[in-house]
Amino acid sequence: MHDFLKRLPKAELHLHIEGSLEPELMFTLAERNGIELPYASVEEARAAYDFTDLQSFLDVYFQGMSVLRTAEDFHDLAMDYFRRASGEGVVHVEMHFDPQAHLARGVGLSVVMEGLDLARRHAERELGLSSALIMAFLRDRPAEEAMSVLEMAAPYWEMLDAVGLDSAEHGNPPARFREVYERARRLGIPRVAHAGEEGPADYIREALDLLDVCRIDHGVRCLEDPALVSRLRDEGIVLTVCPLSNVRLKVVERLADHPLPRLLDAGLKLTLNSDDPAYFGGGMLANFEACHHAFGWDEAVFRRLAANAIEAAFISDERRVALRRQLAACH
Ligand SMILES: Nc1ncnc2[nH]cnc12
Ligand SMILES: [Zn+2]
Repeated sequence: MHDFLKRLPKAELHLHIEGSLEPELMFTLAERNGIELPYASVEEARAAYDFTDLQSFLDVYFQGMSVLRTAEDFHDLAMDYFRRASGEGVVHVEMHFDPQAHLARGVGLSVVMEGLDLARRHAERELGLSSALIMAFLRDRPAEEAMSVLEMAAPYWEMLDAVGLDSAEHGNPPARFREVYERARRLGIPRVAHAGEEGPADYIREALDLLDVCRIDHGVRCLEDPALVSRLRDEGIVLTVCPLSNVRLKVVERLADHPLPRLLDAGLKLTLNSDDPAYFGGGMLANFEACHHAFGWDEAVFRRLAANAIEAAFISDERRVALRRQLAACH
């Protein structure tokens, strides 16, 4: 099964590029930029990745990204991930990035965009890996700030495949971002949002009704609302589920308790993703393998999940046809 899961052409729809920063690169960039880290070694950093909930992770995640200062840093960050992902059979990556977290440290949007754009081209050329860019708003910051970031991004609107909503979910309902998402809609930018990770099923409903999203990131708590589950199924809304993330952030205690099998039985369109692979114990292949061990899924299930991701990806018709062919040829 390991070889099959590795060969399977996997499209990753839910990845925070800042969450792909491995401790080794964190130390390299800290040295390059003369930044002091709160860890004495790579091992000490890894040992600190012991989270009790989403907020305890976010504190470490925002601290880690402090080493990212230049366009070269963002390029190196993304290329480091793209190489690793490509080695695991990932053929397409949709990366969220958090401009507000960088702006707050005095790192401009142009720095982030230049570095990530360069890495995307480099990966396309060197690895044959396609990618998409999702500009995320921090939901625990004011909606006015998100709106000003969206306006600031005007020179880059054409480069954005979607906008997203992430960070601390509790007490930060999607409704607060209605106007920002309406602005993105009028600009013709597709929309996704994290909802129902730690927050209630109602947030998923709000994201659909008020933010007009085409995908829900996480969404695992939808099971608490059977009417919502029916709606997600009938409307074919894709959930980008992140199994190892949910375990590490204590959304579930053990993977064996994860609602994935029930979500699948409910007929929902699911995809498997890594979220923040450097912090949660592995990338796409580790997530696929963990699901095989926890749920005993066969090749047909993984093939269906991989197909869902290809169908829901922000890619050209031509690229989608090529990836469908790659999947059909994979045995
Ligand atoms: N799992 C997650 N949930 C919300 N915000 C995030 N930012 C990075 N990872 C996240
Ligand atoms: Zn996420």
